[in-house]
Amino acid sequence: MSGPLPVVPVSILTGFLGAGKTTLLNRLLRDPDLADTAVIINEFGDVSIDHLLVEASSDGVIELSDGCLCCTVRGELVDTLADLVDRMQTGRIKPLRRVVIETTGLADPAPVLQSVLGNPVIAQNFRLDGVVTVVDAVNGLQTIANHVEAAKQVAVADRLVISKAKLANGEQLGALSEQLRELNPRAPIIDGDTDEAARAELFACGLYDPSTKVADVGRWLQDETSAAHHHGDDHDGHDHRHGHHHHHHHDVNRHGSDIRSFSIVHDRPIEPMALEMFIDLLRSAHGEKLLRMKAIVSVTANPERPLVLHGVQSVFHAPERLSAWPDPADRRTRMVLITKGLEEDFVRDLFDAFTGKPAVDRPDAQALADNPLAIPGMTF
Ligand SMILES: Nc1nc2c(ncn2[C@@H]2O[C@H](COP(=O)(O)OP(=O)(O)OP(=O)(O)O)[C@@H](O)[C@H]2O)c(=O)[nH]1
Repeated sequence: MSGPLPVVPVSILTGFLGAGKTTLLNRLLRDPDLADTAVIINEFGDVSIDHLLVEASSDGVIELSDGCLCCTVRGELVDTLADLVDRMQTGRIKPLRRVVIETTGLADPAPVLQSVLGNPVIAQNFRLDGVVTVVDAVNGLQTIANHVEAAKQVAVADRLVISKAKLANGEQLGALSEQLRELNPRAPIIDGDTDEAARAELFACGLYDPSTKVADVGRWLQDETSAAHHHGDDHDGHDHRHGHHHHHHHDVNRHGSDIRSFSIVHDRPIEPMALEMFIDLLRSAHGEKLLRMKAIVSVTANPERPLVLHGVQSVFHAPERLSAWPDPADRRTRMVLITKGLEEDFVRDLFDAFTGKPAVDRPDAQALADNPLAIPGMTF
């Protein structure tokens, strides 16, 4: 009997129909660092051909039958992942170093992310490592304007890869980059023709790596910090507002969406109960509007060891406690939220209400301590 299997990172590769996902994947799979990667490809339509196009070894490719990954074959995705665990446990396949799920171009990525994060058995064996979204340089702008799924795919990405850049002119590329920045101020934008887009590191964008923990958090915090630099702090000594939503105001209809990306920064450690209440309310009442949330949180119970929270809509990964702060000089709580139809000010006021900023309707400490709504598994 061997011990428990290592937790396998899962990458989501998404992008609209024909954006160039399979092409990118084929290049990536030539990197020896992506050996022992299982690729799960879902199909839309009766005839499955994508698995023929992916040049991985045939037993590494798991193809879902027809239907959209995010709806009709959602159960099947979970089954497929469970089957991989079974095959690893029984030694029928080598331990996997990574799983890549290529979604159908029409998929709303949030339910796909949910099925990885939200299933307790799956969450024991896999961790979401990040979302890579491919955007077509020529059609991308139009696609984002016309299809909300495409806008969401961009908004939740950890890395954005622009494909077919050689087919586009400078003006098209400039307009597309601007649009991508509006929807997602943080994710690095990578030219798909460069080596950077063809190496395994493209996928390594996770919130944390259970073995090293600190390093990966440092990476996404760095993304966050660089985005925040463009925006003013309010220097009130407690919170710093790095709102990005003003970007959306000048031409909301251009992408026809109300997707917001913003961050909350807080200087003092937070009471665990207050944090729990905040997250609980946000996810239970507004879960479907919360496309994604990542947070590193200083809690009063043990401020030396921050918590990492990671959520997609109403589903939150079990909180992870890091062994130390990625940057000991900066121990502020930082939350990055991507919302659709949920205003930054609303979320911020809610956060303030639970973290002790003076407000008329703030719940008192006793009410927080007697929280009848405590979520199983969400204790900090
Ligand atoms: N010139 C050029 N063509 C590309 C590039 N990336 C993809 N293509 C072409 O675009 C078409 C679609 O590419 P795929 O990789 O199949 O796109 P996909 O996103 O997997 O498509 P679906 O699975 O149908 O959603 C193919 O004809 C590719 O050869 C690129 O960077 N440059």
